[in-house]
Amino acid sequence: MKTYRALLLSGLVWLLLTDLLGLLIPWLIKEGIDSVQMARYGQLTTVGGLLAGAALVRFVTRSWSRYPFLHAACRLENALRHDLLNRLLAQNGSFFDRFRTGDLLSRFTNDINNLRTLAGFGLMIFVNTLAVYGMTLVVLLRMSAPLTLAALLPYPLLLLLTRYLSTRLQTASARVQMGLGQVSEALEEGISGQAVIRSSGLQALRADRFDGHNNDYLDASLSLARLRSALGPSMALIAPLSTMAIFYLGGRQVIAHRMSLGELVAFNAYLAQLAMPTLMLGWILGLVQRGAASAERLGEILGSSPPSGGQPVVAAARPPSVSLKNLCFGYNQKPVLRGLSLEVPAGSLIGIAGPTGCGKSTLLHLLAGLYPVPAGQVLIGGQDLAMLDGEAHRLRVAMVPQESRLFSGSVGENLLYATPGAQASLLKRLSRTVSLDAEVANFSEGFDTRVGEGGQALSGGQRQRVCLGRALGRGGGLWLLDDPFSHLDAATSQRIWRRLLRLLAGKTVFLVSGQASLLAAADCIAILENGRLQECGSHQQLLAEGGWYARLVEKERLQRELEGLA
Ligand SMILES: Nc1ncnc2c1ncn2[C@@H]1O[C@H](COP(=O)(O)OP(=O)(O)OP(=O)(O)O)[C@@H](O)[C@H]1O
Repeated sequence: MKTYRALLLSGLVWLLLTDLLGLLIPWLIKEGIDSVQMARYGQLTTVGGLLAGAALVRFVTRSWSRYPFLHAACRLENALRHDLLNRLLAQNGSFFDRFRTGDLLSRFTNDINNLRTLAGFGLMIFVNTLAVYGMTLVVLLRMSAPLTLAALLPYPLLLLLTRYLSTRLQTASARVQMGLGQVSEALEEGISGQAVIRSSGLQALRADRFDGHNNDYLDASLSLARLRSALGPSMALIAPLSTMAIFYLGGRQVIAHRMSLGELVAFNAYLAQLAMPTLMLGWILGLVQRGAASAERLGEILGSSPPSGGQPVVAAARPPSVSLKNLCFGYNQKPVLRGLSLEVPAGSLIGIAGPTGCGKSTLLHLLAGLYPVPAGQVLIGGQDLAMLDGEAHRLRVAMVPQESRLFSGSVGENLLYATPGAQASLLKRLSRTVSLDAEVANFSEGFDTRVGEGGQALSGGQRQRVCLGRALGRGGGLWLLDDPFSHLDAATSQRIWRRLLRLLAGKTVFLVSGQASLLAAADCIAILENGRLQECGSHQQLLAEGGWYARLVEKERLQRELEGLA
């Protein structure tokens, strides 16, 4: 908030002016009543005019005092979102393994919202309360110290009551937030998984589960509503105690002519000005607690040190060599790669295969710098990956992940996602390379066809080829292809792979695939099993060894023969 101090200062000036004008109004009421009692018609008109003028000016200054506070809070919210996203994107994979997506999203919405309310409305009300209390108390004490003390006696009670209610309000609203989170999560899962739910006849089960969350949310909302309903009337319960004291003590003074009737009414009006800020103070205390909890949750992300810095990448433009030295890695203490050693010369093509779950994707994720690697176990271009500047390293990596993730937008936008503003000729070239041109020509809006949420308007194979094209558009010296043809038929895979081989000649390429016909082109094929290197060699060498790879080749041959017979 320090960044916005000039803005806040201007808000403070207008706020103080508003509060000063607020002091004028009860005094004008007193003058009005005194004029009535003394039958001074002229003065009555002046007082009426002044009251109207003060109310008008106060309306203007009040609006001007609010905007700077709310403006600063909106800017804070905007800056927090920006910082939060940047910090998130700089994190490595283990960070994302720790947090659920729903939890991260709620930090972007609820927690930032809480901080914005505290920093904007909360700060304004807090400053206003201090100012109103300070100014009004001075006036009240000057009018009559004993009457002030008597009238203020119930106020600590009001503060305690609102404080008590707002603590319970806070717990209740946390329950509501949690309930809302569960309802949203169930809803999101129900909508995105609707095809699975309907095709498996799980509607009734899902509806039951949803009703459970929905009813919990209703319970939480009702208890919050009950508390909110009690907060306002608690004011009505205590305020009359003050009025009673004023009428009893002040009334006697008026009867004894030690105070005018106008002064008594003005006194009451000044006191009434304290009621709202007192009520708000209890609310602010709750807001501060909620804001502090949110700040802590945001701090977990903003304060977590992203893996930045490190040594600069040497000769980033050149395809690097890759050297794995007894690489060991696991998730949550569960080992996946167990002492993997491999030498991949710069500019060579290495095929990776092996049974499911043996650690192929994990290896590519490590090479892409998505997870921190142990020092000295992965050398890229002769440099220790653990010591490298992660951002600079990722710039030379072109990765096609196993899961084809598209972003909202058109086919063309997705193909050029990494190269915005590129020429239309690049778009055509990319789509031709990944054999997407004929299908795009058949789309009603060509490259402008929307891909839908996550790319659901495209087939699995089309999504995969858009991802491949996206990586090609971006380029890089180190290529990490994680089963990029798994949704394509053998002939299409071969056609695209042959084109890619020409384009990627001289680059360092890792290809994970379960198709021996694609792996055969590799300079070296590594077969992993249970996180260890089981076989390693060229196509011919591994065939001669008669191991896992040879069986894969044989299986494919038989499959082709059967297809031929069919
Ligand atoms: N983020 C993660 N958190 C915890 N465990 C994980 C995570 N990612 C992968 N694993 C586990 O690590 C092991 C290796 O997974 P990986 O995805 O690397 O295998 P893979 O060889 O690529 O498998 P597939 O051929 O089925 O794609 C598996 O047992 C998997 O359950």
